[in-house]
Amino acid sequence: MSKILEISHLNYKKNNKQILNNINLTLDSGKIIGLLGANGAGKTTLMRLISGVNAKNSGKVIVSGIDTKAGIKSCVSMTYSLDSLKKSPSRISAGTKVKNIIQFYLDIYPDFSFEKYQEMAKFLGINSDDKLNSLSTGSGEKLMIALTLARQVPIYLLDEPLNGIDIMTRKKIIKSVLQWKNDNSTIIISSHYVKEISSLLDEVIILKDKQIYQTIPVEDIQTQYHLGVEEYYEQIYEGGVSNE
Ligand SMILES: Nc1ncnc2c1ncn2[C@@H]1O[C@H](COP(=O)(O)OP(=O)(O)OP(=O)(O)O)[C@@H](O)[C@H]1O
Repeated sequence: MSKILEISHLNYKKNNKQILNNINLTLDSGKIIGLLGANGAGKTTLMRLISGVNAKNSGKVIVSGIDTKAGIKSCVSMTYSLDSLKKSPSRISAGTKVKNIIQFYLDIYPDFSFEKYQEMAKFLGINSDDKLNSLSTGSGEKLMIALTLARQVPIYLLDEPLNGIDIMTRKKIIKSVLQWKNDNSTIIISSHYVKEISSLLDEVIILKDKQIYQTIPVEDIQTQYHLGVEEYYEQIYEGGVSNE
């Protein structure tokens, strides 16, 4: 199994505040990994550092053997919030439709598969004639998931893809992640719906106190601790399980 991600001694500060401290992480390709942590633990920040959107203060990030910013951008597909797209006035006007955003992705990402997007859009019920400004939170989230997963890259970063989404739609999104994952691609998914995503996961990364507290296979959580992912995670935050 090849290494998809190698992070060493990664540090990140914002406005003189240490957000992440000495992150070290190595991941094999082909897995679905849950990135768990309380509000403000640094999940979004870590994803933005991996994708190259945020510039690190020090340390190394190597994705699929590549460590240049441009190279990393071409092998990482990360979900952006629909709001961040809407705040981009050069791209979005009152009349901008879903199909215009699809075209935008086709224009900027040579790896974007229109076929794959169409399959997912059909499954998730996304209408390409809908106006972006009229999409509900859930429809916007479904669109962002389909756009993100339609790129053909080695690693996908799904940041809170279930936030503000009803239960039926959450189930559909989880199903679509499983259905459209290539065997050799890697998905890192952050979510506070730990129980719901746990069926997807091969491995869990727990962020706590600005650091990676632990990286553990789900199988080990079950066999060593006889717990589900959610119970294990809660116990760590409550101080009941040691990572020694
Ligand atoms: N632009 C910023 N300026 C200063 N601090 C920031 C900025 N963005 C994030 N932070 C801080 O960085 C820390 C990590 O934030 P981040 O959004 O990465 O956490 P998270 O784990 O994704 O949280 P959540 O689960 O609430 O989405 C928080 O303490 C947050 O206040």
